[in-house]
Amino acid sequence: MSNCFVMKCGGSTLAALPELFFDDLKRLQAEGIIPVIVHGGGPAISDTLGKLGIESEFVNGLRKTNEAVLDVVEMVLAGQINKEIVRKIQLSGAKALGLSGVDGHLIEAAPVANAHEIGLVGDVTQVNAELVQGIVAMGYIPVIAPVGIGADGGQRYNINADTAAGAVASHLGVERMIVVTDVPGIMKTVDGEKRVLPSVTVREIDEMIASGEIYGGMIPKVRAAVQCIQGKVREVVIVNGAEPEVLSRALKDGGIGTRIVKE
Ligand SMILES: Nc1ncnc2c1ncn2[C@@H]1O[C@H](COP(=O)(O)OP(=O)(O)O)[C@@H](O)[C@H]1O
Ligand SMILES: CC(=O)N[C@@H](CCC(=O)OP(=O)(O)O)C(=O)O
Repeated sequence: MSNCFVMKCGGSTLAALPELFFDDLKRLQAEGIIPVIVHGGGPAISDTLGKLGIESEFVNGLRKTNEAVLDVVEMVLAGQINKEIVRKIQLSGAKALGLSGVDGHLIEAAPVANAHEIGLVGDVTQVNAELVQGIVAMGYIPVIAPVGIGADGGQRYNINADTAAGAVASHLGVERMIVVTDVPGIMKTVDGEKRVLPSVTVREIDEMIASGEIYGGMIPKVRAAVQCIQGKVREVVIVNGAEPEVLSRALKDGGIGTRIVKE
């Protein structure tokens, strides 16, 4: 899948993505550079859970999930958010096909190690790369909601979208993953001034997590990045979706966002 890259789109940015972002996506597709999109939607899930009076909490950045929470996660991610993204891509003139990890066993998952603590949260065990390749070959941008399914098809799992995107990138063997979020990259305070780091290594990431300079929602992103660059993925770039032509620049010119590289 040398013409593909994986793009993770965070829930914090989805609503704010400008039309220009989708124009950029369409231009890339026209050039034969195809994104495989994995999206989040954490804030929308929390919003709907709140409206329904269902309590939920996060443990180390992962949502504690039972069947009632999972119903809402699947409804919001695979229904509302997935179709919203597909509609926006189609309006820009490009072709998109939305599905969740359940469809065609696209993302198979198993319970996380601390399932006794956080419930029906999954780790990815397998990705149906053939299905993704088929969708791309038909000219569609795959748009994937991170709900996983057990290998026996019986159980659904809630998967953090950064984790799901990293696993999809690894299993597809793409060279790049681009993480689109609401900050211009990984920031660090240098001489009392907050700066975006142009690139970071795995060692620097470990140090920044230990010192608390990387925290909260950035942690699953960098952990997913570190995991997928152990394999075929060459680099992961974290960028702000509100910047103009962010995808083209991240893929072609560089000089934008933070690149996470092997060493
Ligand atoms: N070192 C850092 N540099 C930039 N952002 C950071 C850093 N550490 C933590 N963050 C936080 O991570 C957030 C992005 O994660 P999150 O809100 O989960 O985004 P998304 O919805 O895109 O997954 C930023 O808005 C910021 O608050
Ligand atoms: C297990 C877990 O935490 N799943 C996430 C899935 C959505 C997600 O990751 O969305 P963002 O990318 O917007 O954070 C959740 O329930 O919120």
